[in-house]
Amino acid sequence: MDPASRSQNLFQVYLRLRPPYPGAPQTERILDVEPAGDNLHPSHITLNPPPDRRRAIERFGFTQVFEEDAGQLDVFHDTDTSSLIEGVLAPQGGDGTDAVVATLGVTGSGKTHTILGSRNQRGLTQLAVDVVFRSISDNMVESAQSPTLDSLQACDASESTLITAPYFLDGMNGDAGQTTYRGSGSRSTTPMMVRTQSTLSSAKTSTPSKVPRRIQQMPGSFPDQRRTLRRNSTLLNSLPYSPDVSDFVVPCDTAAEYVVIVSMYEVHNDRIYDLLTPSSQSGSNKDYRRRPLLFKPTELSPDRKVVAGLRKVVCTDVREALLVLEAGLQERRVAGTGSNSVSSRSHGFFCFEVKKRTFGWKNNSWSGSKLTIVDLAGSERARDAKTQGATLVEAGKINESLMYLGQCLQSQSEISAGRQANVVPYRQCKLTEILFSNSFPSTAGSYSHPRRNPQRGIMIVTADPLGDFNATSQILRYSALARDVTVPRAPSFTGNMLAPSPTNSTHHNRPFGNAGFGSMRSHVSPFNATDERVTMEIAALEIARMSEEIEQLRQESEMQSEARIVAEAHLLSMEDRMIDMEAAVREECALEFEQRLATELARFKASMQIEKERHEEHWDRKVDILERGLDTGFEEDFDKENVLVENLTQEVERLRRENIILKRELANRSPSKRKPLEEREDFAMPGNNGGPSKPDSVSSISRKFERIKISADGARNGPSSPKKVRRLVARRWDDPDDV
Ligand SMILES: Nc1ncnc2c1ncn2[C@@H]1O[C@H](COP(=O)(O)OP(=O)(O)OP(=O)(O)O)[C@@H](O)[C@H]1O
Repeated sequence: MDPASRSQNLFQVYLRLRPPYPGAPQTERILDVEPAGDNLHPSHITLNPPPDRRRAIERFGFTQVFEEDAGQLDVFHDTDTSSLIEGVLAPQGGDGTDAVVATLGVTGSGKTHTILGSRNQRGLTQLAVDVVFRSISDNMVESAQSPTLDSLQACDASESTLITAPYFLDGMNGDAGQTTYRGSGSRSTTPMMVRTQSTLSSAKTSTPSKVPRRIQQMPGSFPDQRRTLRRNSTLLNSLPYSPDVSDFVVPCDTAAEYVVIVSMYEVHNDRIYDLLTPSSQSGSNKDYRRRPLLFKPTELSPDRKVVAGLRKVVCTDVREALLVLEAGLQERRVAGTGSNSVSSRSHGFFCFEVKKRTFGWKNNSWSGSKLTIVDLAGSERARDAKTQGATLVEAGKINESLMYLGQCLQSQSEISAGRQANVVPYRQCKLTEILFSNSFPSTAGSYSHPRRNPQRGIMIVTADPLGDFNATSQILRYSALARDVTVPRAPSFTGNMLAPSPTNSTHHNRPFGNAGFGSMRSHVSPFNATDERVTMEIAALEIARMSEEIEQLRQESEMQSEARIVAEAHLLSMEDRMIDMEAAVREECALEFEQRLATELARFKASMQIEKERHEEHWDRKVDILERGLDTGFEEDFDKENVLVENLTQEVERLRRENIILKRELANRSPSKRKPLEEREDFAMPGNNGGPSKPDSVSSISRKFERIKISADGARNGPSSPKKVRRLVARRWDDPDDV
């Protein structure tokens, strides 16, 4: 690729060919690498269709092609990953430039091997992380604890939770009382964690970069970094440390202090899940669940979308970063398929944010850039992978997202060839949104949100030269930076006329020059040789065009039938899911109903009891009041009666005294004096004998007294009040007839 077109591409696209599987059957190669020519490295391959197919021979161009014998270090150096790291560290000052390294390919073609390595080789991720930490080791921040952590948290634009690596790792081991990670459960171990004896010996000879001198531990409740590393030494020793990059550093900003923040997430079925947040176990189906996250602009990042709400781990040592990486990889979804025993079922994103601020400026906010390494899930054919159920549905989603990615990559090569406006359709799915949204300069530019550089991207396409022709050609078609189609092997009727040279080619819409038609051996007479040659050329072109069309149609129909299989599987799994969900909802409803019923019943009983008690209390109070009322009334009546009796007694006493006085008066009367009362006629009362009866005032008074007594008794028993009785008595005594 020429440097001009290199700089125009959003992603530099490299092709890496994997070596054959040990013991793989000897099959025909489907592609050949063209010799390097003037370039230092080969950059083109030719895809040869199987001999039984009448198909065009395709030629693809990449930034560089890595052949089967290329090692991890070759890929690391030749893809210029170190310059991406330099861009992230920003040695000249400023924020730096984000970088993305991704792999793309058919399942089993070596993507994970390239990105994460294997049991005895490190991948690009470990190499890049090692180089980052080595390069900034002298400028590493003194402490990643508070208040550094607080200042980092304040500058984080993605609404994340920041924790230190010792805290995270101790939590992972169950120390900090957090949810523990599952380790190997339903998911398999990472390639690096499967340990062999050879790895042990190589680990001893090669060690990771030394602990930065500036690290200090905070006293108190913060876990100790050295203790954490000691605890994880077994795991650390089991990691491969080859290839070694200990003599390799890139320049950094010497005026700045640095810290590295690690975050990891996966895109599964077009949803984003944090890999550093332990998943919770759902009660019903014992499945592990995590909350999907949003990819959105935030308050501190209004012009760029970010994955919001991740858990991020602040690391000051490469060993911490590697342990965090291992922990996150344990959470990633992998499954065994017919094509790969440990197949990635999600697109894995491993992010290393390198934060920096000027030395000594403690109040200065952190800035920096991010290195993102992406291990994409592989495209696969349902038939070959022999997947079914949920795995088949996953495969459908993976293929769909890779198809969108292919469209984006195709449009980038169209743009760089000047055939298309600068529009990349990257908003079609989460994968392309995350991969491409930072590829363009940010629109906003203010003091608080300065304009950011577009990211730099590297796409490493992996392919198996002995693998499936259709799947490989599909991936190569949409990922290659350039493509050329040559005329197929001559069909029968022109076969003997056309030259067998494979250089016969037709123009195609991709940027390779027109190779033109090769010479033809003529079997026709010299008179009409030119006409016939032209006819033959047209026929050959037509045949080439038609065979390509047929091939395209065939591929389309294959894709359609695959899509149908996937859709059917999806439907079936959806039906199953719906049944499961319905059962779960029913169960939940019944449980909730029972719980509510029990609560209501308890509440009803309690309120009944309260009501009963209140009722009893009410009656008790009523009885009390009645009793008290009765007691009070009787006493009152009794008092009044006493007063009345006393009054009457006094009255009787007075009358008696009067009577005695009157009698005494009568006894002492002289004849000249008035006659005693009983002798006086005017005082005489009619008697029983017809004569005047003897006046008997005493007996009359006694009678009256009796009457009063009776009336007093009546007053006590009857409704009339004692007052009334008294008044009545007084009135009677006032009556002149009674006196
Ligand atoms: N360049 C290579 N050198 C040695 N071994 C390799 C290479 N590439 C791949 N392999 C081996 O091939 C196997 C499958 O590779 P890998 O898991 O990387 O495939 P993949 O493309 O990631 O597949 P999937 O998309 O299904 O996850 C692994 O055992 C890996 O170690």
